[in-house]
Amino acid sequence: MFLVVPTPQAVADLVSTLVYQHIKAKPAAVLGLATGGTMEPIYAALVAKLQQQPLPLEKLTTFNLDEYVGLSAAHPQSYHYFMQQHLFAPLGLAPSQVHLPDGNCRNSAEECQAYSEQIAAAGGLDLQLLGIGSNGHIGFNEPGTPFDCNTHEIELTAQTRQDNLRFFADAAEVPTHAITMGICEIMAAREVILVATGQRKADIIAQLYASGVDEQLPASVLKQHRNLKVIIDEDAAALLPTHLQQAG
Ligand SMILES: O=P(O)(O)OC[C@H]1O[C@](O)(CO)[C@@H](O)[C@@H]1O
Repeated sequence: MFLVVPTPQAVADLVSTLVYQHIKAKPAAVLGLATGGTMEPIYAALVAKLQQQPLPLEKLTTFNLDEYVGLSAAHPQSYHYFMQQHLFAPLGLAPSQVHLPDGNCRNSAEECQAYSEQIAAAGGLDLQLLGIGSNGHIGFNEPGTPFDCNTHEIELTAQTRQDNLRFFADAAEVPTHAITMGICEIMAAREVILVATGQRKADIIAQLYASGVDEQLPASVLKQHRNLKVIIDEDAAALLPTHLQQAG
């Protein structure tokens, strides 16, 4: 389950190759996408590959995991903005192909329901990319989130707001809530790749390795997934049992 490679760049090369091959094999794939610092080199590598060896992308559909409540798509820290900047614009994906929850919606319950229905109408997710929060969240499913939920609004933990403070000018600007795909939709993906890089993730990766399936560690639910890869660099692997710490 744990695949250790030497550096964040090696993670980016491997994960982008897997995504590239997936699109090549299935041009009408439905991709579940993540944001966050971990994904930036992965998207850069994927864009570079697709520029060197183009594939038809017109039939591709994407659904992102989450969006902050209260940020418009034009806000530089919104996940809409992140995706546009790092992937959608460089690949020339049309707005009709890409989906993120609307963090600025008037009625969050209706937005969540509609997002779930859109994922279902697309036939579910073929491949879901995931990062992991330092508290074990996937998407924004924070510790304690029931495993049996679809897209929903959630209050962010103090830990997550602290972790993401680095992207905002000050603490007051960090949103308190987000809309996130639920664990059910993530687990229904036909393939899942969870990625972690850097020392900052070593502790949660060690906890994930040792943990049983536990709602207090949301990523642990993935241990029940039939097609999961956890791809990490040596820094993120540093607190795993010694025989797993180095790239194979
Ligand atoms: O890659 P980062 O910035 O460490 O973030 C970890 C995870 O937490 C989030 O910020 C919240 O979903 C994700 O975007 C990311 O997968």
